[in-house]
Amino acid sequence: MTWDLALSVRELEKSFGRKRALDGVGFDVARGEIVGFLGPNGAGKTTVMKIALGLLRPDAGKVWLFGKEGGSSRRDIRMRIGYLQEKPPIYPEMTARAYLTFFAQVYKVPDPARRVGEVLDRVGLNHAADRVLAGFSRGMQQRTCLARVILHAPEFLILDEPMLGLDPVGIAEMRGIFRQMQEAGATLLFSSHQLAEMEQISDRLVFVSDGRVIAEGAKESLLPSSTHDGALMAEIAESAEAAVRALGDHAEVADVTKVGVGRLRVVVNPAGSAPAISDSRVRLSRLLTENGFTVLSVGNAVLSLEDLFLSLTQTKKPERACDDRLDGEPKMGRNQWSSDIGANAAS
Ligand SMILES: Nc1ncnc2c1ncn2[C@@H]1O[C@H](COP(=O)(O)OP(=O)(O)OP(=O)(O)O)[C@@H](O)[C@H]1O
Repeated sequence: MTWDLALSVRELEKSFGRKRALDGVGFDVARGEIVGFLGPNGAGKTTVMKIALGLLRPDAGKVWLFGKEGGSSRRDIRMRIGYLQEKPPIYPEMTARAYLTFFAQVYKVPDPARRVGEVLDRVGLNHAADRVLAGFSRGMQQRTCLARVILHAPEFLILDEPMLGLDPVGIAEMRGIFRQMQEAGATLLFSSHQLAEMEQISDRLVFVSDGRVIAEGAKESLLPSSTHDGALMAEIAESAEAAVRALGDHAEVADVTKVGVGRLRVVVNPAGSAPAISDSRVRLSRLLTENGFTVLSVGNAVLSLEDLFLSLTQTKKPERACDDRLDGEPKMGRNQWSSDIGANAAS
């Protein structure tokens, strides 16, 4: 393993009783990159993170941290990592400054008052430093937890669902903080169900499902534009399976696949020499309507992370939030691809 890698895991296996949580997981995180760790609920993301940090022992497999095998058992290496757990503890009666000062003392951070000021500044909370955490929004609480995680100036941040429960403003703030940290030289591995955000922030993506890595790579290679083949995306009110059946053998359709609930990717055959309608979007809309479907939108296909996620996990859509999400936002990202007939391709 090289020193250019912050983390490498190979052939990780872990079972909890009869539940096989990890079944041979392996991937790398290079220094300085932001890696999005993605997968449905129960895929094994938290288990991998805990094993990487030495909080859990794998049944089999190996972990390298900064090129050192078994690095998680070494305090000097652990000190180079910051870990934000999925539901971090918060002490509501404390001010942000008191909370961070407490942890700075626990971690024996030199000059705690100065460092607390620095991390509050880094997460944009200086103005609220002396307010109690109970009065903080969810986003401000999450930023406080992130400030705690970076108190000891770690080089590598492992963040388990840092966007959990954040509204769009909170997510945008978190994204800005991630970028600043990367610019300051940090490496980030983070899990999230906010697919649209993940697509924007991550340099590379690692998909896990059922304890295995099912896809990995730079987002450009995982999310190629599919507009070049003339594919269209259609959203209908009815089931996508029924539309696939109806259009599958149609002479005007070269290819049709389901990419989500009520969502289809369709390649329409080129129009004849004197076509009555040349716009393939209009032709697809007409075809769907003639076959009894209610067309909600038709646009040029640009694969989104959500589409990729759904196709890789065989449309096993992640559950909606049922835990501590305050604003009730779904775990899935927003629909990114559809555009109305006549509009330009979705970006
Ligand atoms: N301590 C445990 N005891 C028993 N089963 C566990 C334990 N920890 C994890 N599991 C199981 O292992 C599997 C992987 O869990 P893990 O928390 O790693 O998934 P995840 O991808 O982080 O999920 P989520 O996105 O919901 O947080 C799940 O089936 C989970 O129920």
